[in-house]
Amino acid sequence: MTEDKKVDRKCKRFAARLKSKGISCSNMPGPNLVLCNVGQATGLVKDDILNLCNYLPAIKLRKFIAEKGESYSFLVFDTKESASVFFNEYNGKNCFNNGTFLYMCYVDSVPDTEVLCPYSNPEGLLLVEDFINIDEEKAFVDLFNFKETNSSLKNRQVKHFGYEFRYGSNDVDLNSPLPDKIPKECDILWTRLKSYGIDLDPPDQLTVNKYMPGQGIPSHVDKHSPFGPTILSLSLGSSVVMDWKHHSGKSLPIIIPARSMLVMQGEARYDWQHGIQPRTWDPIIEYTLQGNQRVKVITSDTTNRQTRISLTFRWTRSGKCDCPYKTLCDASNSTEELDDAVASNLEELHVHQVYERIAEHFSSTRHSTWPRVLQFLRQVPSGAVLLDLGAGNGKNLLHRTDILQIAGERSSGLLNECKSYVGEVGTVDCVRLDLLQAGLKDSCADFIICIAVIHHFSTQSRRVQAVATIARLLRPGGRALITVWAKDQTRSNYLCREKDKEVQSNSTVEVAGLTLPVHENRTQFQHKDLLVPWKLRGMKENKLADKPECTLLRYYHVFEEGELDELCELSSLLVESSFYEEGNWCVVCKKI
Ligand SMILES: O=C(O)CCC(=O)C(=O)O
Ligand SMILES: [Fe+2]
Ligand SMILES: [Zn+2]
Repeated sequence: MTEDKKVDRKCKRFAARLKSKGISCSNMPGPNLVLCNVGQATGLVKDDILNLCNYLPAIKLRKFIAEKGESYSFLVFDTKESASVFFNEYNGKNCFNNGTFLYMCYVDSVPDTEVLCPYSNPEGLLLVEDFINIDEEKAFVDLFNFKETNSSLKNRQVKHFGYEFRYGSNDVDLNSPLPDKIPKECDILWTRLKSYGIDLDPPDQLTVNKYMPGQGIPSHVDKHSPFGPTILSLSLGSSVVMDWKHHSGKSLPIIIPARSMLVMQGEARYDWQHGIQPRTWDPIIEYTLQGNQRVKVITSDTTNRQTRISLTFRWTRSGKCDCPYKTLCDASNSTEELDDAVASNLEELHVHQVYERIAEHFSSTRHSTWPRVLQFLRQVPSGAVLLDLGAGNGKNLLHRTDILQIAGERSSGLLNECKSYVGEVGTVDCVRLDLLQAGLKDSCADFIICIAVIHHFSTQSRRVQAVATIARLLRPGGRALITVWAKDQTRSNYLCREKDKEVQSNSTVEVAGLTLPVHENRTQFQHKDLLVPWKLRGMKENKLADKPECTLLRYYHVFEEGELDELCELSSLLVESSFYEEGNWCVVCKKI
């Protein structure tokens, strides 16, 4: 077989494979080519392709399209003559230094990768281009281009001045200012901003971000309560596309050039999220008219990023944010003001109904008794009455016949799980029971455990009532062990191993007229009242199904240190010991 025929056959095989991806190759020469075996997924370097074109000066390439994750790419030439010059020169040839033979076909059409989006910027966003000149940029780069930092995130390097930005809680500790204040070289910035009508006192906190090409920052809003109404970002070294997202669904990419100053106030500061995608390139964005509206065109052409350093200046503050933008505001999603009927409805939807649905799956994941619970249970003397309030599947019930155990559980699904387990245990009564309406007699128990329950009540008054029930059911002198989830997870294994894992998103759900944040599993809690996803898996022959069926959201109020102790004291329970174990606050208390 001749060489040409071999190449031809190879191309036909590629064409058949591409057809299954909806790409139809053509025998008729036209201006478009598909490169069958080079694409983003093959580690393609766009410049290598452009170089091939540059060797053929008579041809003109309009567009190069490499879709994410694909092993092919497209070339769009100005004419079919240009395309055929390229085709005849390179098809089936060893074109790259790494020995790759390039195979290509003509195609009728290429994917439409151009995306239109509105021209306007978020309200309150001001981008001042050329805010500093090249000499000033160089001076700032020299000042801040650190080699080593104390904190290095996965995505970029950071350094702080004035106050350290704490990545778990996304705030600062006002009680521990840093010895390094914002360098005085920055003072020209506030003076200059005045000439743009922005009159500010000097900020007191600076985060320097250094991004290598390929690095970025997850989409976020700078937390409201710890910082004031203006955030500044000065860009050095490289332009970048910053993506802006509004909770209404609006999404805007904005080119942030080097030497520009970004001023975020109003909606842009409080109601939009911003982020930078971790990639080595950015799309080139052009402008066009659609009707009489100016719109942005995100083209499939790209530019390569360079190292970028940004200076984010903030003004620290204390107290709860009082902005009028509620969706992303950390101060607005507290359930504290809810009236009781609404709180009860929230718990019905996001606690009770969820446990009913996940009972079997939940139970299959809960087996071991925590060490401190075991320690408490072991000291229960013979003949005692022990109440387990919120017993779940009964995993904390002891294999003891010398005490009377009563397992109380609100969820009938879990109570069934508990009943089938209890058969193995000994003398246990299982009762359906709601902590706010417990029908049991006063002072009926010598000992009570209430493990991971109280955090499901959504207002302080309901939590007080729940703990008051524990106090009522205990006989004088009786003891209880109560545990709840702690807001601080930094001392537990719950967090992702990666230190300072950044929060990826700020998703929220409207419930009971409130905007509740949805927690991202294995990250530090950002809020006190939140929804925690449970990925529900079905069961097949006593084994978990491979794929989650759906995600359900459980409501939690996570506790600060001392908060549980306070609840106990409100119910005249004497706190004998109080400790932190595996992400939980725990107390042992005694009824007086
Ligand atoms: O790099 C930037 O310009 C943005 C940095 C940022 O958003 C932040 O530090 O909060
Ligand atoms: Fe930010
Ligand atoms: Zn706010």
